[in-house]
Amino acid sequence: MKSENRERPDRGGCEQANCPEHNGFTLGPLDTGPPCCIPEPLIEVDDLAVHYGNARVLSGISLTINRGCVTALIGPSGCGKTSFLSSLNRMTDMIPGCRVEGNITIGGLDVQATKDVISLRRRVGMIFQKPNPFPLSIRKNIEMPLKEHGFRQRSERTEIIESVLEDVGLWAEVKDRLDSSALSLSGGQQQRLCIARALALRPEVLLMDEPCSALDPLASSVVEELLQNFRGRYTVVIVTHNLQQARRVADYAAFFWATDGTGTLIEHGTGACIFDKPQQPLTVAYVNGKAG
Ligand SMILES: Nc1ncnc2c1ncn2[C@@H]1O[C@H](COP(=O)(O)OP(=O)(O)OP(=O)(O)O)[C@@H](O)[C@H]1O
Repeated sequence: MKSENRERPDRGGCEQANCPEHNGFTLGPLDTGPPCCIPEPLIEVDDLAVHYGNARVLSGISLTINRGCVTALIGPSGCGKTSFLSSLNRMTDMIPGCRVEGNITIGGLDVQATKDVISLRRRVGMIFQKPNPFPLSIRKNIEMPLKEHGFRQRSERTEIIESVLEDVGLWAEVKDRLDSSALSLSGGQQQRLCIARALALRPEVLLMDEPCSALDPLASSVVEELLQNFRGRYTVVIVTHNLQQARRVADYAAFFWATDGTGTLIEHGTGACIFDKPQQPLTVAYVNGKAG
């Protein structure tokens, strides 16, 4: 699969802008090198704008996000990364006064037009900065959404609970205490439980809003490891302020910047291009810690 992928380069910013080193298109985190996911568009964002009341906080965002890859959204505080992320599964609907313009399609589904937001959010799960388990048992944290989504057979639910806890590396740690409160877990374990809860509904896309920022370095590295394992199975869009983390995990990166309160997309491309060979002076300054 690897050499095939190299023949199907992404058409994002960097490749088009003569990044000769990457014309061979090495996908994958910088430090591990090998290609790891198929550059095939899943999410298409066209001319997106987000307003809160009269304030336009994002404008003219057009971006393609590839299936099965990790895309990191980077940029200084307030440039609209979370607003962008939230518009992908219509979490913006829940914010009074928020208005989204432009087009977003996910696997052909018109996100703005769909009336079935519950299915959309099942397909596009979200993980927040602060772990937010329900104040219920570890088991019920996963079982409850399954029941809500019509998984009637207990045996099936039990199987899914075990498999997603395995997927996030929690099974061995919690299998003997599934009926204990989720709040008795450490912060890192709680975050992995939240990821397992999202995975239980078999999403295609995982939106992660600074999922490691409330975790200690060890717990963060466990979540990062999960991201490596998700590659090819889920399409991950992650907001992170940690540029080292973005370098490690990102197949693609998109750099946002706000001018006069309105965020725009300055540049996007493979992680390798954005971090090693950025084309735009602002990106160069930001990734080198000289701006933002
Ligand atoms: N609910 C809201 N109501 C009004 N303004 C908001 C709301 N949420 C965000 N904003 C504003 O929108 C702009 C973009 O915010 P957003 O959280 O999307 O940026 P960000 O890049 O994710 O920031 P950070 O990195 O600090 O989380 C900011 O000016 C912010 O103050």
